[in-house]
Amino acid sequence: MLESDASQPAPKWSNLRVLSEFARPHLPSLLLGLVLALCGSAATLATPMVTKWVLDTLDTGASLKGPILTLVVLLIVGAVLGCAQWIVLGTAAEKVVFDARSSLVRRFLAATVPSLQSRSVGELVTRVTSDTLLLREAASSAAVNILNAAALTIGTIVLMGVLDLPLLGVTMVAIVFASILFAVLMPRISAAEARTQESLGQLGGVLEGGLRAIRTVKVSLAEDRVGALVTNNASDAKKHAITAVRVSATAWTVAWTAIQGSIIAILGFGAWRVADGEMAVSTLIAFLLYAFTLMGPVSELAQNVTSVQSGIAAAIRIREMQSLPTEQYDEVVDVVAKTNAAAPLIELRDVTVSYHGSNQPALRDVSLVIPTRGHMAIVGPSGAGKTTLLSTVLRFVEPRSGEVLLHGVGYDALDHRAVRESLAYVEQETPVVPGTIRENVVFSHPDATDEEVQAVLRLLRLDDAIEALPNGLDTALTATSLSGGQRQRIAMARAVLRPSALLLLDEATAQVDTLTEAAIVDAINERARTGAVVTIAHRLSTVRDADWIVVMEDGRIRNIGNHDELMDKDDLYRDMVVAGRLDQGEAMLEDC
Ligand SMILES: Nc1ncnc2c1ncn2[C@@H]1O[C@H](COP(=O)(O)OP(=O)(O)OP(=O)(O)O)[C@@H](O)[C@H]1O
Repeated sequence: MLESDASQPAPKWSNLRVLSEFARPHLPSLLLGLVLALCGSAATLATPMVTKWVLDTLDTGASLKGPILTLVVLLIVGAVLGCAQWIVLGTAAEKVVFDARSSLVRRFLAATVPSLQSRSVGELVTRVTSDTLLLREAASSAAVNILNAAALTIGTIVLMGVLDLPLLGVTMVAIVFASILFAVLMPRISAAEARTQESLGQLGGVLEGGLRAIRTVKVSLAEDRVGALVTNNASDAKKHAITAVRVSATAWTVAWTAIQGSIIAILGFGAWRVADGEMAVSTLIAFLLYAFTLMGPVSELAQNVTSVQSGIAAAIRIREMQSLPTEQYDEVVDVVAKTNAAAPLIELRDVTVSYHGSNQPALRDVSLVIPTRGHMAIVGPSGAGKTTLLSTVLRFVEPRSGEVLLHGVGYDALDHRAVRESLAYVEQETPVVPGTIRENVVFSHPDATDEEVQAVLRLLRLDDAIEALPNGLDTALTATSLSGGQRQRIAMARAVLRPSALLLLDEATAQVDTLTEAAIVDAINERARTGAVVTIAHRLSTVRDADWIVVMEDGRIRNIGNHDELMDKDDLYRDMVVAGRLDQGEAMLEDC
């Protein structure tokens, strides 16, 4: 990774278009900011001329009231315009960041599951929190500042020329020198900053993974190794940031010294011309004021060019995320109107599924009917395609060929939400969402009544344990405050509470406490009486009473039948049961 980072080129100016797309919605504010900035610059440009007017008035002995008053007006106007510009552009900058963040979050939540799973969560988070910050100035005030600084530089040079051409010649030497220096060094600075940002993204990914698996990390005595991986990225970020600091420090020091040197040269050469009577003192003073003024726009140009270059790199990374493929949410589909009541709940017809980058299909020509009522258990060795089958029904993955139908309507004719309206799902990891126990349980059905919640908690035998908590259902729930079994039962309660035609359950493991096992079996049986339940089963207790057991192997369905039928006719099933792969209890084997 280090090597690829090191070879990463500086962001290309041709990608400015990507950055400008973030600025486009805020064009009116940016134009207002530009007008305010240009008016402020006009006030700045007028000030040395008015100062010369004050000095010339001193020579003539006329009243100083007019020029002094003009200076004060210029000061106030300049301050008001500067403040207004700051507010207008600052507001636009924050809006750019907000727009980018909210569009990224929307995109992530709408993206397909495989496209998200192919990236680390930490990297995705870094894009939202950190990269968007780099857009702040780059996609808002930078363009205005560059235009304004260019106008101020040109205006200052013109007025310097009006005052004294030979002195302008001396100044131009310093300006050209500083410009060449920045043109050479700026791309190196922004390339280093882009690499810093890349390393931060990688750091986020590694740190997130390490913290997520903190128990495994500790038990594996891997704190130092994980720490080293994270700090390698941090050190990489530091290395690139230090390069940026060193190059910046050198560029600025040399440029400032050149400009200061030119001021000394202007002073010396100007004083000589004043002594020769070729120039008035007031002209020299006005010229010097312009020379000092020039420092502002020159440094502004350099700073904003750097910020635009970092912004381009961030904009490209953000655009890449914004082009993640999304699920289909746009069509409003009336499933009921399309439904064929006689059709099965779900039907797979010759479905083949392949994962990106894998040449072996995970499902091969699978045909299966899931009726509207009853319990279907799916069993098979690891890698047989059980999870892929569930993912296909849930529409997390799309078949390469074949068709999936809901009540006789092809998935292609339905949007993803319309499909999932009919489904409830308990995933293997049984995740806890942020919030209280109540929020976790009603997550899949926010309109559930208290009675419904209590009933489902009783069914999953969670009622007593939750009642014993100080705040009952309103106790904040964190992953660590729950036992594994309770977590599984909460996830099950969440799915059972949701009114759905089909409950899909990916059983975590065969190892679960007896209370959880009994509660889950009861919940499955209860639901199977009125609706459809499909489980990926690892426990004989789940499988044995299923109405249909689907035996999968190598992406195909080998056999379908009940427990007794399969014990008779399917070697693989019998082997799985006899070898205890569907359970650990010897007692269970003897039972069957
Ligand atoms: N995201 C993925 N990318 C590439 N290949 C995958 C992906 N997920 C699964 N596979 C492959 O697809 C095949 C079927 O995997 P699947 O997870 O569906 O099997 P499974 O029967 O659920 O296995 P297990 O019981 O171990 O969970 C396997 O060969 C697996 O390596």
